[in-house]
Order: sequence, then structure tokens, then C-alpha cells
Amino acid sequence: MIELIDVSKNLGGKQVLDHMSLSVEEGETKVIIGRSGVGKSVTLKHIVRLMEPDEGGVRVEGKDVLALQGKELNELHMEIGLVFQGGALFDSLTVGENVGFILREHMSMAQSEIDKRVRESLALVGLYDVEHYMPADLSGGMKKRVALARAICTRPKIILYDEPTTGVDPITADAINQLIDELHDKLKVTSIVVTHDMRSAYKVADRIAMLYEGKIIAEGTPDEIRYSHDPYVHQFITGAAHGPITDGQNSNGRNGG
Ligand SMILES: Nc1ncnc2c1ncn2[C@@H]1O[C@H](COP(=O)(O)OP(=O)(O)OP(=O)(O)O)[C@@H](O)[C@H]1O
Repeated sequence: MIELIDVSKNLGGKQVLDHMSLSVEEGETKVIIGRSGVGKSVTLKHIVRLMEPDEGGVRVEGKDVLALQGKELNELHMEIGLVFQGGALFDSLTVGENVGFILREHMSMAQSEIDKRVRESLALVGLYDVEHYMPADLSGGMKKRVALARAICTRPKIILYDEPTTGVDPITADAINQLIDELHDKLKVTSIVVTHDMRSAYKVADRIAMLYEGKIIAEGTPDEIRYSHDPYVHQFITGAAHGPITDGQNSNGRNGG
């Protein structure tokens, strides 16, 4: 289970998270939607303590993330697979080295075990015999799959996906959505998927939460969100240019503006 409790974070003078609370049940896939710059990535960074809140708490699997130190923090990082925006593979390492990187750096596993785990992880994302390829030899969709394989190679309990379908064509995006579903079923993971791609959100989510002006303003099943009468949700999911969501920092938003 993942819990952000009343988290506030100011970055560069902007109140990005403002007493924000979110909880993700064990085995659930929660999708966070919201406009660019609304704080979706910042939210994920708090869960792995790449960022610390100004106020509030973060709990993962019952542990107070802000109290973890050294070895315990490393253990937390082993329990969480991160799929960053863009995939970000190391260009100078082979696919196999990329996928096994964390195992080599942080776990005392024999090379033969690492090779086996790398093969298994690649197979889970539908890739076979690609260990010796260089990232530059791969298509965008394959790179995303390799990034997924890398995220699952520690067999995490949690996977955090930051815009996994951004920058790929709709068919590749659909294949990635399917993989997110499959990994959820096969590895029984708890997942958070950050996206502004509503097709992806409806496809992979157990529940969808919408972030706006520092808070979760709506949450529900895909159907509850799809048929929501909330004007903010409706505007976002239909992509309407006009509505209560504004571009400005000084909007007359629902939080008092
Ligand atoms: N390290 C930082 N220092 C200063 N400001 C930051 C930092 N990280 C993020 N921000 C700001 O916080 C806000 C939220 O950023 P975040 O990356 O979480 O947005 P997002 O919702 O993930 O957007 P996108 O969909 O474009 O990725 C943005 O205004 C961003 O500029």
C-alpha cells in the first residue's frame, strides 16, 4: 500500500502539492491524470524519496519513507520499479547490461543469476535474444519495453510509471498498456501510472485520480470518471479548451485560486 498523507511541496515559489492525500491499495493500479506541470511526476518522486515534502507524510508498505535511512532506503528502492518518462536507457550499455544494472550495482547476485533474471524480465515484456543489442539499435517501442524490463528486474512489489505511452504511436501505446496489465497480473504488483493519455488511463486503471491545483480533486473507477459531472474532470477528459481549468497561476480555481 502507498499513502501520501496531507503532502505539501513548494518548488521555485509555486505550491505544487497543497495538502495532497492519495492512497493506493495493495494490488491496485491507480492512474493519476492531470495537466502538464500539475505535479504528477513530483508526486511519484515523493514516493521514492527523490523529493521530500515540506509538510505531510509518505508511507509505503507500512513504512514511514521519510524515516528510512541507508540500507532501509536501498531496500525500499529495490521494492519499487520506476519507469521514467522517456525510458532513459544508458546508451553505452547493452540491453542486457541496462536491464541488469540495478542487480549488479546493488544486489549480491552471481552473474549467472543476473543473466537469468535479465532474460526472464525481457521475456515478461515480450523480448527475446536482444541482450546484446545497443539501445540505439532499438525502435522507440522496444526501448520502452526494455525500460519496463529494467523496472521489473528486482521483482518489485510496486511499479511507478511516468507517462509510459508518451511519444509512441497509438498501436505501440496500446501494446504498452497491455503490458502494464499483464505485469500487474503476473507479478501481482501495486502500480501508479501517471499519464495525460485518457485511452491509457481507461485501459489500465482500477481507479483514476485527477490532480489539480495541488490536490486530488476527483477519484473513481474508469466509468465513474468517464461519466463524471464534475466540470473540471469533464473538461480534462474531453480536452476542451474552455472550462473552469485555466492556464494561469492565479486562476479562480476550486481551491480558492
Ligand atoms: N526540481 C524542481 N525545481 C523547481 N521546480 C520544479 C522541480 N521539479 C518540478 N518542478 C515544477 O513543479 C511543477 C510540477 O512538475 P511535474 O514534473 O510534477 O509536472 P507533471 O504534472 O508531471 O507534468 P508533465 O505532464 O508535463 O510531466 C512544474 O511547474 C515544474 O516546473
